Amino acid sequence: MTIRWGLIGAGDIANKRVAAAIQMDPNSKLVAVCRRSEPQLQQFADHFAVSHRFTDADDLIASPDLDAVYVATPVDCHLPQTLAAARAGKHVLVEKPMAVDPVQCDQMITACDRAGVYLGVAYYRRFYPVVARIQQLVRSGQLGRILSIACVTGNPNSFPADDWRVIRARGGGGPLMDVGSHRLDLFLQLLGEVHSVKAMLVDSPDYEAEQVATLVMQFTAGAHGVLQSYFGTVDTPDRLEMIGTDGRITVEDLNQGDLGLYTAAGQKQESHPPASNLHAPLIEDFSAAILQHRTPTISGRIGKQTNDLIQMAYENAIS
Ligand SMILES: NC(=O)C1=CN([C@@H]2O[C@H](COP(=O)(O)OP(=O)(O)OC[C@H]3O[C@@H](n4cnc5c(N)ncnc54)[C@H](OP(=O)(O)O)[C@@H]3O)[C@@H](O)[C@H]2O)C=CC1
Ligand SMILES: O=C1CO[C@H](CO)[C@@H](O)[C@@H]1O
Repeated sequence: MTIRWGLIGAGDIANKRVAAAIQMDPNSKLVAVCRRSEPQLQQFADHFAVSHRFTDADDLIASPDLDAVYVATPVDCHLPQTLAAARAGKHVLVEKPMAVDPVQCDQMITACDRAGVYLGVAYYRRFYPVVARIQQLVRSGQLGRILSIACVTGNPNSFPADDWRVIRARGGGGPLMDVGSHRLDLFLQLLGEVHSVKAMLVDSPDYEAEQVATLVMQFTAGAHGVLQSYFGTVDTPDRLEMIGTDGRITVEDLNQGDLGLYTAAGQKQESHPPASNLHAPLIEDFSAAILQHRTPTISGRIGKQTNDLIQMAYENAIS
């Protein structure tokens, strides 16, 4: 059986990776797409040779010949589109961050559970080989007791004030929600639960959301985490550093996968590049999960944990 996908949202990420990732997977077929702008819909559908075209998400969702829906719209659309898809009996894979707040995440999880459909969230970095290698180094004890993890990340764009990414009600926040969420998901994957978090925000002179968010947190297991995320600078670092009592890891660019390992035995450079289409392992896993009747690896419950952490950070933020 092939999983027949409908894609809601045909913007940046759908064009860059999602449509191609669905088309690359032998268990998946992209049969429908939706966006409200008719000319851009036709252009996208022609480019990816998608047969069913919709300008209204409810019409795509009602389509009988779909098994799963990929939600690649602005964050405030994730809740209503997930609820509608669940009601129609379609499995849902939703872009990150899962929703604008944890209450919405709970609504999505409950709706999908009740409808008996799977819910997944696009934290595809969980499939990076370099992340698996870090996890193995942590678990094997080679780094000793983990003391800290740190990430610095950004998006160079200076968004206009009416862009959904910088309107809190639409994006859920600023860079913390947008680029920060990916890295917090990684923190949770690698070091488990966080019990306290403090945040400092730098307000933007141009838009409602913060321009910089700096978080300091403590994991239940004892380590500290530091995340810095921002919008509107000249480059986009994607650096990770982890320090243990017996070793240290540095990944200069997570999307490249080059890892530096520093232990008493000396220094070592390793290369663990990701798939050429970063979304491909995510789609493969979700379609396989449906076919195997198992929960997808990055479930709605996993996706919500990052929203919980971000909510905690925003609630006690100083700016
Ligand atoms: N995983 C990753 O690495 C990345 C994830 N993302 C996430 O993907 C999602 C989309 O981001 P991105 O592609 O950059 O956003 P864009 O703004 O580029 O695209 C959004 C798309 O959604 C469509 N859309 C908006 N509202 C609706 C609606 N009500 N019904 C149907 N379609 C709608 C827009 O088309 P129209 O206006 O014509 O309807 C457009 O095609 C976000 O959650 C974002 O955080 C984004 C980039 C990278
Ligand atoms: O990682 C990412 C790359 O940049 C995009 C635009 O800011 C983000 O949405 C995405 O999460």
